[in-house]
Amino acid sequence: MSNNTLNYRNAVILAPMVRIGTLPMRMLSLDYGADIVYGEELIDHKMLQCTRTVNELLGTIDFVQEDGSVVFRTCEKEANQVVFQMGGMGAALLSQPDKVRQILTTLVENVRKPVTCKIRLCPTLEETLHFCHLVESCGVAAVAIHGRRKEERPRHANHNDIIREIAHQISIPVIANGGSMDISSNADVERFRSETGCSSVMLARSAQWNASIFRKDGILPTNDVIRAYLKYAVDYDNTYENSKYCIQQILHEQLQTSLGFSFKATKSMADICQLWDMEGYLRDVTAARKQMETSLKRLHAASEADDGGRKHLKAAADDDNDNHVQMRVKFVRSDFREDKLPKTLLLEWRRRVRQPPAPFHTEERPSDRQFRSTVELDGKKYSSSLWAKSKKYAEHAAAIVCLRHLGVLSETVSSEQDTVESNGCVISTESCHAIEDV
Ligand SMILES: Cc1cc2nc3c(=O)[nH]c(=O)nc-3n(C[C@H](O)[C@H](O)[C@H](O)COP(=O)(O)O)c2cc1C
Repeated sequence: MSNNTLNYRNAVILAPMVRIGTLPMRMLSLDYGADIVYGEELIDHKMLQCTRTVNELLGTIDFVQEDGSVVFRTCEKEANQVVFQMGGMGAALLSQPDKVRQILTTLVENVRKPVTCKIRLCPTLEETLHFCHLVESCGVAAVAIHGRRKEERPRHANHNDIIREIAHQISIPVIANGGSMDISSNADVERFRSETGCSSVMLARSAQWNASIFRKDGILPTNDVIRAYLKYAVDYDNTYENSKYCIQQILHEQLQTSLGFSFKATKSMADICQLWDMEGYLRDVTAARKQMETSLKRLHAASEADDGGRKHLKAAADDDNDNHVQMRVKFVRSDFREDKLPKTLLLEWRRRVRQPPAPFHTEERPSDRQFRSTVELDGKKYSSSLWAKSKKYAEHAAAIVCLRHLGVLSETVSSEQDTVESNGCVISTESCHAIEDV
């Protein structure tokens, strides 16, 4: 299932792969040029045991089991390109067409996102065609075909001719899959596309070994790919075990080299990062995350424990209009670091959620040449009810109101705001001190 904006024609796609298709690999593949990325296959009842959680620290949405393990982690950046795969283990469903019809029809009728289906070949072309017509009749948006039969192994030749015939005969997009053994360059991807007669192709192993296969400008050395992968693994706090597994696949031909042996001996993310000179990056991200965790805890504690205080803030807010949030806030310069001024924090936040800078409007009071600013964000206006001595100070005060409002109300805001908050709340400890009602 995926977002409505997904287009399954003319796409190069990261295939679903257990353990490989976690967030860092998906992000990396998108960076290199993949149009669509599938997550690893997950089983429906496992998802049903999960709680959807906004992870403010990482800027992600997590589906978390009772024991705290994250089953699926996603983020705003991949929202329009990620596909969530629910699996039925192996190719078992190929011989149960009635069940397939039931599952697909139920999904298509009840899910607002387009539903796609990935299959292997049936024993004969006719049976495969029959199956594909059934899938098509259920209203799915596309069918991905791995051109091997159930009993055929990955080293066996892929039946590109059968995929071609099916793509010719059915009208929904057919996504060709199974070509990795012959794919090690962008030209090979194009050849696979033309041999199968499909406008879209899906890559598993060739992307697992080197995700830069998605690059139009040529494949990158594995060490570059590993560094880029590690960056995402650190950014999204991917587990050491999963990161090690993925890097092991990238290294596969180099596992018997001295680098490979050192890699196998690693026991932590820090060990892995050290091998690729990324220990400084890991240290910086960990420190920033700790700082942010403290900030978030303060914000939450302030809003939970001091509910009275919050009421006071709300009352103090001259908020006669739902779309205009006002607080008695004064910008105190000495409370902020030079590189973490309120306007900068707000700008960084907007950047992280891929939104344009929020516009400020400033008025001047002629009687005493004092200033008051309003910042507009997502249809809401934020301003201080106090006048300031300069335009800049007035803008910082408005930015503080905005940050304060979003931060303090983080646990009660709508899901849309949750997403914004989850993706960019970088409020330093300093700014939290300073965001005070005066
Ligand atoms: C490590 C690994 C994990 C896989 N996990 C899944 C999966 O979760 N769901 C699925 O439909 N296929 C899975 N597959 C199969 C691939 O999606 C793909 O159909 C197969 O590898 C053939 O494509 P290729 O030649 O590009 O590798 C997996 C393959 C590999 C190598």
